[in-house]
Amino acid sequence: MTDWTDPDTFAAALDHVDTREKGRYFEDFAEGQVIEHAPGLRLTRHGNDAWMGQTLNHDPAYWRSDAARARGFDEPPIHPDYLLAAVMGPSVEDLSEKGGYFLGRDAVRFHEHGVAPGTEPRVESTVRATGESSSRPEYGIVTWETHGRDADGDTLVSYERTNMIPRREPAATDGGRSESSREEGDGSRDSELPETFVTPDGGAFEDFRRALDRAADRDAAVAYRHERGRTMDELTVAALPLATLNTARQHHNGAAMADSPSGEPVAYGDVTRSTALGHARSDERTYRELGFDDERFHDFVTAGDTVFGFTRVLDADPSAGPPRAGQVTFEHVAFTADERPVYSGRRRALIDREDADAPTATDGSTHP
Ligand SMILES: CC(C)(COP(=O)(O)OP(=O)(O)OC[C@H]1O[C@@H](n2cnc3c(N)ncnc32)[C@H](O)[C@@H]1OP(=O)(O)O)[C@@H](O)C(=O)NCCC(=O)NCCSC(=O)C[C@H](O)C(=O)O
Repeated sequence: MTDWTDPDTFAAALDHVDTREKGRYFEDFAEGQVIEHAPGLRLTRHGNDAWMGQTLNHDPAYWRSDAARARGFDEPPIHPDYLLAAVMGPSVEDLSEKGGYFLGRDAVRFHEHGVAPGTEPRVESTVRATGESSSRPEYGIVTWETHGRDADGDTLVSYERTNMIPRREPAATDGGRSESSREEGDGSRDSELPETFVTPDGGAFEDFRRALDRAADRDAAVAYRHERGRTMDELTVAALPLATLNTARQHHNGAAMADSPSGEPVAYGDVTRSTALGHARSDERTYRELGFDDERFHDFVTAGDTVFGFTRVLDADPSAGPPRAGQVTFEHVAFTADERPVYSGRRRALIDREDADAPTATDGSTHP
């Protein structure tokens, strides 16, 4: 009788059998195609707190009732970064599990500002664009528009995401940047930078407005780095994406990644991003997140890399927002200890004014 677990016999069996594949190749996507993803997560406080804790988004409004009420919420809601990751996670099996990097995201919009624990989002994506990659023939580039909706069908969050996706032919590899492109640079690192860098005195709306005023009409920018760093570990690389049902092999399958340019699992883009945003938010008085545009993932992050945050303040609009807050537009960059930018994105957020200290839900906010 055949002993199937004899190592030689088993190796021969592996050579001969088909693999029950997961995920889709580039050729499987067509513009306009609508994909309803399998029911995803129930948003829980536990999942929310784990994501927030590990990414240093230590904002008590999302876990303490007194802090939540002071921010105009009835109860601590789900944090926007966790909501976004929990909506993207269930889409991965259908869209990007095959591998290929998460290149960027645009038009991230939070349609609800107080999403309650217990919400069970339904996630649907529409293929918006498919294209060849001229530099990497083994991949195509696909853009999807994704909506996470509540039980009434109301959109909680929506965005457009772009990934490199392996083509069925030639055989897929993981992609990755060439060594030569990593080493580029002519030594004139600061030639195009402004002469002066202004740092806000604090984290209130007026601090950002005054800093922009100080930088106006001269060769200056409001730009600064945040001190905190977070070294990526098993928990952030594999556990957080898996906890949002993100099945992308890049984050947890060391055997598949051994053959890739990184040679090992890479951090999920949303963990890297959320970590840098956590650093930035610790230096501001965030009231509400409104949206993100032009998000790009420039290079991969692996376990042992430390993620830092850098912020540029682009605009501070006192007229957009409720009486207690003004709208600030930031550009955030996540970077590693060896000063590699790994993420960048433009963010609009409502930032509390200096006197917004004891607000209630009836503060006149148009942003619930
Ligand atoms: C992916 C990279 C290795 C590619 O680097 P490089 O070879 O230097 O090329 P480019 O960065 O110029 O981009 C290649 C082509 O892709 C197009 N592109 C790039 N960004 C976008 C975008 N936002 N929208 C549309 N098209 C885009 C370029 O124009 C190029 O096109 P072409 O010239 O025709 O070939 C490198 O970028 C890299 O390492 N990035 C980091 C990726 C990463 O680490 N992402 C996060 C981790 S993976 C992840 O989170 C997966 C996630 O779970 C999921 O499931 O999605």
